[in-house]
Amino acid sequence: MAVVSEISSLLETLTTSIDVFKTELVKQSFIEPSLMTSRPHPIDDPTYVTPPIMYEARRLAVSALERLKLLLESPSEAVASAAVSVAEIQGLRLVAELGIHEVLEDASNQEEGVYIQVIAEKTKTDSLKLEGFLRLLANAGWFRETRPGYFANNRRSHTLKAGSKGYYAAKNMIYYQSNGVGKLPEAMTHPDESFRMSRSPDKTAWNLYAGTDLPFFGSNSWLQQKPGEAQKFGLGMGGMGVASDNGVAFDIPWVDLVKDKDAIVDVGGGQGTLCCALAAAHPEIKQFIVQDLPVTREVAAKYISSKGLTDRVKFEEQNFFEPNKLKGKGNYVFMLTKILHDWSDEEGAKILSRIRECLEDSKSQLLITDPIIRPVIVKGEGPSAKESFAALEGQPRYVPIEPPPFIPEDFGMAGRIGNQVNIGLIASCNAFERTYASLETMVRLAGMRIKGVTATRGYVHVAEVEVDPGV
Ligand SMILES: C[S@@+](CC[C@H](N)C(=O)[O-])C[C@H]1O[C@@H](n2cnc3c(N)ncnc32)[C@H](O)[C@@H]1O
Repeated sequence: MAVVSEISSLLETLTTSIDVFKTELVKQSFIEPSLMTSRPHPIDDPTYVTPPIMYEARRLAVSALERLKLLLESPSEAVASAAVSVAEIQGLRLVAELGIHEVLEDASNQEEGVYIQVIAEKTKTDSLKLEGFLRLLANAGWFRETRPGYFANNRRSHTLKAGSKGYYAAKNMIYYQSNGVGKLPEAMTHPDESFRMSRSPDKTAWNLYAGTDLPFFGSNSWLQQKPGEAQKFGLGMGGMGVASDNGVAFDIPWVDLVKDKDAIVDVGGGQGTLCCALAAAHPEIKQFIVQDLPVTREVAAKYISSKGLTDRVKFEEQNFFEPNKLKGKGNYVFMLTKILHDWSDEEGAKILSRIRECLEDSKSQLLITDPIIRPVIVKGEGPSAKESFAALEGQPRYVPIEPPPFIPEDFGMAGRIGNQVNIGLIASCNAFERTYASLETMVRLAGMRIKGVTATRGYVHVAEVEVDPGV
């Protein structure tokens, strides 16, 4: 058998996908993106919806690039860089907190940027320390250094615009993720075996970090008890929607789904980011209900009103372990988005059972939105990128392609966010993202079954779950 060069195969995948990507740019009359300017590119606008074939071309190109990087870089340099990579993550949180994006937007010449002394004065920080962070972040692609000591915005830094989803992901989610995950090695090697092996939500890395016996989530939890934390976490969670809301909004046939329903109900919907994204994407859908704990009401009301959607998106207090207020009161599309992954199979089944009660004897439906974790298997065979893109031509709906040779089953970055969130879940609540098999186990416990799973142009899947008549 002929020996296949991994580098050549990946390079072919890369050039094929870049060609498709560039063709799509031309079709949509966009110029090529550039790393040499402070101007945002239209495809980076959060409201821009990437056409299915272009999304897939980008996903594949990035995956091929990552694999090529792994083949080419020195493993020794990689481990040294990984050992100190926390600096980039904390740097992102810092620049979001300091509002560096806004300082750079105020530059008289945005292409030139702002001198570090001026940035430091405006943000009341030490200029040498801040310069260290901005230079590191410029090196990692988050800003540009246009001449020594001058920093300017670029494509990535625009995602940190104050008040945007990306801003809250960087500012708030990094706080929870890094503090919890930072304690995970200690929790997983804890001298007390009953703590080390515990799957209980009150014996977690977060409990070690926060010095609390309360679980992170729930109606009597650290988030609920500590003033301001539920709001801060809600904004951070909403922020993570930057990498999933568009896919959920445009890859599910919402308008068809609501035809014979009274509303879309987002159970545990937090501040209402997803409902607002759906409302903006589908003006013909008139009624959305965000259900969550009372402490979330204020932040949800503020967010919904900031989007001008108070007439269509309502907040309703609902503990999802208790009978649902909407039971027997109509037909709904219920959603559980990034909820079940916070809970064990047994607790998850209790949440599902409450919605099952609403599904029985009605036209209501239930959609579960979470990443579905896949193994990171890489095979040396598979359809070529060319064959896969040819099959996608003219396809209006998003259908993920099969991985070409040497591309991991989960396509690297797209699968990585789910795996990263998984570690955050282990740290904060001893819970896990699910595989298809473990999702099925929990759903069965609730007397339900998976009807189908839709992949989206984002890091989550949407599974429709129905009452199992055989149970
Ligand atoms: C991981 S967040 C997900 C929020 C939102 N669905 C999203 O995708 O951004 C979990 C949500 O569950 C809510 N929650 C936790 N326990 C709850 C309970 N017992 N009843 C209702 N909501 C609850 C929290 O307030 C929080 O908004």
